[in-house]
Amino acid sequence: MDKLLIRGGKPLNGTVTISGAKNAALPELCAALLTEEPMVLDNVPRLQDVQTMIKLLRNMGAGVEWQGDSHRLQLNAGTVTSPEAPYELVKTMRASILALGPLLARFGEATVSLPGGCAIGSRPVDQHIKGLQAMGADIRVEHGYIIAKVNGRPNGKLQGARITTDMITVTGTENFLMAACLAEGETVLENAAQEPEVTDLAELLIKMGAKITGHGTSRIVIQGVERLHAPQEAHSIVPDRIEAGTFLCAVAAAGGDVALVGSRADHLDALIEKLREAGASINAINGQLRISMSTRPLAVGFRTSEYPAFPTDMQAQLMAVNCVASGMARISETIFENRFMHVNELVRLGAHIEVDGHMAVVSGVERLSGATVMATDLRASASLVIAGLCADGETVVDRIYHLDRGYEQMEAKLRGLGADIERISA
Ligand SMILES: CC(=O)N[C@H]1[C@@H](OP(=O)(O)OP(=O)(O)OC[C@H]2O[C@@H](n3ccc(=O)[nH]c3=O)[C@H](O)[C@@H]2O)O[C@H](CO)[C@@H](O)[C@@H]1O
Ligand SMILES: C=C(OP(=O)(O)O)C(=O)O
Repeated sequence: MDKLLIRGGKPLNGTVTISGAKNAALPELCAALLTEEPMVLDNVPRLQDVQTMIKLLRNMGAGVEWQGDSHRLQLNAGTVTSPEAPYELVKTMRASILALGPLLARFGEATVSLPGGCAIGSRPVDQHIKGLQAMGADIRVEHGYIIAKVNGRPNGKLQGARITTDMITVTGTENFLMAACLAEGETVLENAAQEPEVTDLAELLIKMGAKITGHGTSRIVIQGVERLHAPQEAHSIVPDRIEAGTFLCAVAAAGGDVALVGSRADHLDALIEKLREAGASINAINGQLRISMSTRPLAVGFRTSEYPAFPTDMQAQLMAVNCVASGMARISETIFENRFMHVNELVRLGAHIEVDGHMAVVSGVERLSGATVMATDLRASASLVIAGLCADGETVVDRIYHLDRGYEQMEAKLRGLGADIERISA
């Protein structure tokens, strides 16, 4: 298992290029299942979850090829023969549930393994199942698999429905959006997720001939069409706001002056406001986001919630900033019930944090001290890297396969900014 070795204490300076968003790439690869025509996605991040999704699509019979070393991916789902997602391929990646909606819509049937449990919470998929049932699918869960079929409907087509989920669900909204494009009649999604990745997916689907309005709001309306086609030009995946946010937090904690190329400031409002409160100077000019931090950060409390509020996927990283801040911060996690797994590891680096249920209280210290720590999930790993960048001495972050799941070349990008960080391959 690979590890990262970080010698902390160096500020970050220079320019870093932000990759395409993992959480947009994953549904958009699945959207290719909705058409028989070959299509191209651009700005696809080369990270582990994307490779897993490619394996899954190939296992169904789809053709998926990178164009050389670029970030362009050619997809051809015209050759799909088996609408199935087996456990061996989905166990490391919850987003495999995103194959369910498009497979059902195009083939009238799908067998998708229940995604594996995850460190950050139990993460049930009951809402996905309930919504697709409302669209006319017969669904049973047997031997760990979701077995879905459209019975007794003309041409095996789903039917439009009005779906109001119990809570806002990002991948749930994406599954319904993709399924509804090829359903008969109108689907209305109430309580829909408004995350930029959902909007980007909707924009891709519209380029493929889908009739969608209201994306980016809590009410999305989809008129089903007979078939979808490839977009006329390659669709470029929206920049990863969570990767950008992770670099912003790294600079806020370690100090320095960094320009982020290819990031979208308008997708980061909640985080930028918090980092300004913490003392960072942040400006957006000509598609670049520039952060400069010359003092110790001030502690900033926050509460995670659905977009446009503060993202749960940035909670661990801003907690790491608070670990070295002056003052005390209260952090409330409202999306996942077990997303403080990084706390014990940050404490091993000398942080002062107390957890009570979904609330963590961080009392900042002047300096963290390097140690060996273990990554427990994707964003927890990122928070440990940030902490390591501003800790005294050497920090070793073990089990970074979690980090590789969702970040493209993180250590190389940080090294380019002057960090002393290297990968130790097992
Ligand atoms: C691939 C992807 O895009 N992942 C993101 C997506 O995950 P994901 O789409 O899995 O997260 P959801 O938005 O669905 O989860 C929100 C909450 O609803 C609950 N829930 C969800 C569905 C369901 O059927 N039943 C249920 O109880 C979840 O357990 C959680 O407590 O949104 C999360 C919340 O912004 C992010 O942290 C993830 O990075
Ligand atoms: C939790 C995350 O991803 P996933 O939903 O793929 O587990 C994340 O990106 O932080």
